[in-house]
Amino acid sequence: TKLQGIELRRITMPLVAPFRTSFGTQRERDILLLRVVTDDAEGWGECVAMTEPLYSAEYVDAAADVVRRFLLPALVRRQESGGGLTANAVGHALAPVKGHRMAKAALEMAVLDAELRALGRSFATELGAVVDRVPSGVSVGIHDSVPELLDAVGGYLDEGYVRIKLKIEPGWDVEPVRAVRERFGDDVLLQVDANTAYTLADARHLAQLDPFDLLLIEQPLEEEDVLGHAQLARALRTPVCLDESIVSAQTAAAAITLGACSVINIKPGRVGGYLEARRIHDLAVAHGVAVWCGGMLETGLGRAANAALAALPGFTLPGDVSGSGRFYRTDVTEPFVLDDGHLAVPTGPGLGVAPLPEVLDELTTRTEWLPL
Ligand SMILES: CSCC[C@@H](NC(=O)CCC(=O)O)C(=O)O
Ligand SMILES: [Mg+2]
Repeated sequence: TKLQGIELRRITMPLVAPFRTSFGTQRERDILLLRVVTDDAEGWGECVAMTEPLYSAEYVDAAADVVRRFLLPALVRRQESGGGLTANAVGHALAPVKGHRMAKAALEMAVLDAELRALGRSFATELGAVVDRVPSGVSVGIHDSVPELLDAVGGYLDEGYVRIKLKIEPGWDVEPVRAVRERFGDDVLLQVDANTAYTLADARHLAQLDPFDLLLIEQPLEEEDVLGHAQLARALRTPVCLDESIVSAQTAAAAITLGACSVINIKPGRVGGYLEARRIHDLAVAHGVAVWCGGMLETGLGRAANAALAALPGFTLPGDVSGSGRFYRTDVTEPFVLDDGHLAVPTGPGLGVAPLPEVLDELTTRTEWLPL
């Protein structure tokens, strides 16, 4: 299919409540959306990069810049050399550009959406979904006090979330976990996410989490410390899960081989797209490593694609694929709503969802049309 042009659209979405992690507190999301227009259809991509480079090196202004100055010209060159622009081709065309995986993922997602809409095929079918609904876990931020945390957790359990993930950091880890176990019991599926806040020197401290039967501890050490995670994994009973460290199938293979993780949080934006995400899924399944779908506070666009990915057979742990209402009062698409602790996997062509025009226009802070 021939690409006619791409719209870069920035939207600002207020969060229903501040979301605090070990690297900061978010009160709103400044999101870059890409709308790809081809001869046959249009497709939407969502870039998960945040305003500041605090989760990883990417940030939304840089993503918009790299799309404009490097990724789009690469697609133009590919198109002019006669290469058809399928989503599979996008990854190859963009490979010479180093890094910027979240920007690349958004572009591939938009091309894939357009391609699949033209084919009348859903993301779920394309990726290999085996179920039509996926269990919803929820990520709970750091709170000012344990009582406030317990209220939040109680509310999410009442809503039907099947798994609780607590953000932790030094000074907010063992006590909140103990309090949740004491209040809600041992049967609640419970895990923690440190977002790289600890060092290997904290190993003995983190071993204090072992008695609480956590599903996993997510990314305790810094992104590049794969060997440190392997050493830490030998010191803990709680399974180590990696998030920030896993940026590709190649790094996933290395982390698994080195024993740095026994579970992987797959985020399509972090790894460069849904096709690479599926490669990591396939690799993990081959090694007997469980995977689950992580979240980056996506709108209903990214949420739709994540639900499709989470429906693949290796996604055996509940993901951070929450309802739209976990973060947003008004989603840019029809809201995703929990039904008995699960989200329905969209079945329509492509993403199966699209922005609601009036909502999109209300949330838009900037729009820019780049012709090819
Ligand atoms: C602002 S925190 C974004 C990254 C974080 N994501 C979540 O905690 C889940 C957020 C969501 O449900 O979208 C993670 O490290 O896993
Ligand atoms: Mg994480």
